[in-house]
Amino acid sequence: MTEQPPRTVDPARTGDDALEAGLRPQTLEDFTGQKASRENLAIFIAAARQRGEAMDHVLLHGPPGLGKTTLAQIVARELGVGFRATSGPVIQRAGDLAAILTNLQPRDVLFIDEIHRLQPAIEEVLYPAMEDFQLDLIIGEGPAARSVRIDLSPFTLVAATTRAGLLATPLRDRFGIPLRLVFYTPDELRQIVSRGARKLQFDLTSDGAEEIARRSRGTPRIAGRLLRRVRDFAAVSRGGGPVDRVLADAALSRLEVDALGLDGMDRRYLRRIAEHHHGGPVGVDTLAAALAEARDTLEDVVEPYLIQEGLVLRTSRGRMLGERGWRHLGLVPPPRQPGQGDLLHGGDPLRGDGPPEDGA
Ligand SMILES: Nc1ncnc2c1ncn2[C@@H]1O[C@H](COP(=O)(O)OP(=O)(O)OP(=O)(O)O)[C@@H](O)[C@H]1O
Ligand SMILES: [Mg+2]
Repeated sequence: MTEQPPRTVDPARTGDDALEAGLRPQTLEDFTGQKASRENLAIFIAAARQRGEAMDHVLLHGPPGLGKTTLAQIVARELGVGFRATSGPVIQRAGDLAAILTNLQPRDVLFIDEIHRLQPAIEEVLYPAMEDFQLDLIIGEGPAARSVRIDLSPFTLVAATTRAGLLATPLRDRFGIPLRLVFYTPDELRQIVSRGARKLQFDLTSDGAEEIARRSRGTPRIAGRLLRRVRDFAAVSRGGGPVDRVLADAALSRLEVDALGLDGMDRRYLRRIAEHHHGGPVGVDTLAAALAEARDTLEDVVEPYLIQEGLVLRTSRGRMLGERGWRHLGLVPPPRQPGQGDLLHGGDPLRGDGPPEDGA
């Protein structure tokens, strides 16, 4: 696989996003958007505090950069408890998880990122821990092996995943509070961008903020990144004064982020379907190979926004270019073939649980 250059509109975390910590909202009140999730959390947090008990386990799912890690931290802060973070691929042995669990204080939040990458054997350890706050460990080997049961402090597991569809049902069922994060509206992103600009002490007009918001792929992480790029551009391209829409547009066009927030990678993806597959359907594996990208990256990072915007359709036989996709490329969609209508009932793009594909 060839090395791809870093993408400005990559919703996944990249190197310079270390700077994003400063823009992270710290309280539920400060957290813009995700109204349904926010309101639910506020109720469950208040109830847990009132009872003085550990809150029920929370599963946060949705595409990268929408605020899963941010919300997990906010939950701990609002509960007034400790926060311990780890991730699925980091936990290699049952003993690693046991060490983390036995060190939790009563009511603490344990955050497990990328929970879909937890090994099945470790998942088994998690089940009794989540359900009964108990740990069943096997000590020793062979005939001398014995099982010991350890009581844990009641805790709240907050888990995050970009792929809820990959979770085993028994694991998914153990979360009392499943929350699905959705792409942000342009108006929510405008508020996030304006707030970020104020924090960075960067003079941005409201139409400048709107321009950045519109091109952020519904994703706060990208909004923060574009905001920093526009600020850099403004710093070198002119002396003072507020940054408005014209300047923001110039900066973003220079970065090859187009009017919909799509970059070169997105456009290559769309063009591939149009030019090599007459608009599809084409299997995701074929696309991944042609674009020299991992299939997971296409499914987790590139496609969700294109699907949500109707640029791409996810069908039972593969990906198809949507009407908006054709128009965005400046091409005319071919007339619909008879019988094609039944292709257009893709799965829910945010859950990754659409109909199976042949992958051809
Ligand atoms: N509601 C929000 N308001 C303002 N900024 C936000 C909001 N949600 C997320 N952000 C910003 O976006 C950045 C990315 O958020 P976060 O790291 O929580 O995403 P994530 O869903 O955990 O992503 P990943 O799946 O890659 O782990 C944060 O640093 C924060 O600055
Ligand atoms: Mg995260």
